[in-house]
Amino acid sequence: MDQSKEQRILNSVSYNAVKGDPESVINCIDKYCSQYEWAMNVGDEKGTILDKVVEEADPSVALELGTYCGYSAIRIARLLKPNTRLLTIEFNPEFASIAKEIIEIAGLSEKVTILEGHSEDIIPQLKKKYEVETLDFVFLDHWKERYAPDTILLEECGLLRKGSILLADNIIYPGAPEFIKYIRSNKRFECTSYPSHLEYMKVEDAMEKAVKDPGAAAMLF
Ligand SMILES: Cn1ncc2cc([C@H](O)c3cccc(CNC(=O)c4cc(-c5ccc(F)cc5)cc(O)c4O)c3)ccc21
Ligand SMILES: [Mg+2]
Repeated sequence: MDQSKEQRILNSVSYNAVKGDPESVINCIDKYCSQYEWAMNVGDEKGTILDKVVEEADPSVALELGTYCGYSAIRIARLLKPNTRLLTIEFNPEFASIAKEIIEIAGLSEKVTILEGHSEDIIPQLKKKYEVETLDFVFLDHWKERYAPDTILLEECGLLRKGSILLADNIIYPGAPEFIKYIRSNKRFECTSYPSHLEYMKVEDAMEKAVKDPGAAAMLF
């Protein structure tokens, strides 16, 4: 049977990347998806925004919704300090398996845990089953219509604290209008838009950062 695009991306990484070098895995995926087959990785332009927000958050526990091939998991995990971790939720078993191998090639398997399932099923398990107290950083990049309900679910499960930072991909293209409406009208969040471009394309896109109760966090220090 023909290989999937995601399997071809893994083949390219396995053949071309330097084992244990996250930067070389990132560059290999970006090169492959720019030159051969477009794929929905966050990409290097929006990836640089992701890097800056992760460095600002300096998370002990980070969550990603939508692992896909593991590209953004590697971008996040490569910036994490020792004894800190990234949990990433993926419902598609083929994506999860490919991401696991690509994250292994990057040498980041110790820092990244792929949780297989739907976000709405896994999020309520994070505290008890995955020993999460609160989340310092959340990257939303799964189904766009799940951004708002899953943000509400994270709140309901008591997983967000004062100063928790959310970052959402694809605010313009494909777009996440319900999320934008919800988060920008919610007084508990301070929102910032970061204009950019769709991965590997000249199409406009943007990322949205939302910090929970920033003032309160600031007052603590
Ligand atoms: C519930 N749950 N829990 C875990 C979980 C995990 C997944 C999968 O990882 C998954 C599968 C398919 C689609 C997505 C969302 N991503 C996108 O749809 C997207 C599209 C484009 C784009 C842009 C231009 C085009 F022409 C076509 C697609 C550019 C982008 O950056 C994207 O992120 C995510 C899904 C639901 C999940
Ligand atoms: Mg995306």
